[in-house]
Formats: sequence, C-alpha cells, structure tokens
Amino acid sequence: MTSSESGEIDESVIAELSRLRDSIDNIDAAVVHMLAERFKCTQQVGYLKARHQLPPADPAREARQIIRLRELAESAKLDPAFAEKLLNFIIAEVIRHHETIAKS
Ligand SMILES: O=C(O)C(=O)C[C@]1(C(=O)O)C=C[C@@H](O)C=C1
Repeated sequence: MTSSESGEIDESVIAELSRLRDSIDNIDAAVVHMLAERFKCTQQVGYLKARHQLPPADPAREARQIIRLRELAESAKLDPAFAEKLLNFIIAEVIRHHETIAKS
C-alpha cells in the first residue's frame, strides 16, 4: 500500500523529505551569505561611483554579466532565462542602493 492509499506518510518518505529539506536549508543559508557579501562589495562600488560622479548603472557591464551568467547557467543545467531574471533583479536593487548613496 502506498502512502496516499493508507492516508499515512511512510516513515522512509518523511526521512527522505527531511534529509532533502536539511540540504535546501543549508543552500538557502549559503545563498543569503553570498548575497550579503555581494551587497558589501556593491556598496563600496556605490561609494566609489558617487565620489567620482559616475552613473549608478553601467548597461555595458550588465550586458557582459548577462552573457557570462547565461553561459554558466547552461553548463550548470540551470535555466539561463531564470539566471538572467535573477541577476536583473539583484542589479536593480544594487542600482537603487547606488542612487540612494549618490543622493546622500
Ligand atoms: O559594476 C558596477 O558598475 C556596479 O555598479 C555593480 C553592478 C552589479 O550589481 O553587478 C550594478 C550596477 C551596474 O549597472 C552594473 C553592475
């Protein structure tokens, strides 16, 4: 009898789900720590740009980053469109931070 037939979840299923969720939690923690480090770097870039009157956004640099990230995603079997959307999402936040720094 399967878990769905009996209405109870098999012990081994619970154990496997728990093991996978532990790994997911570790990966999520790593992502948060890596993002925090990235934002520490971009904050320094923001101050550097503000000090030297450089524009917050650099579209040419972004275009190169997207090409590189899409290639990395493909070789890692990650959807390149997702990788591009994620990078754009992060960069939009960075630009917002740069603009705040420039105004301050
Ligand atoms: O490299 C820069 O010039 C940055 O400001 C950093 C960054 C990024 O987050 O990677 C953010 C904004 C720019 O448009 C390009 C890249």
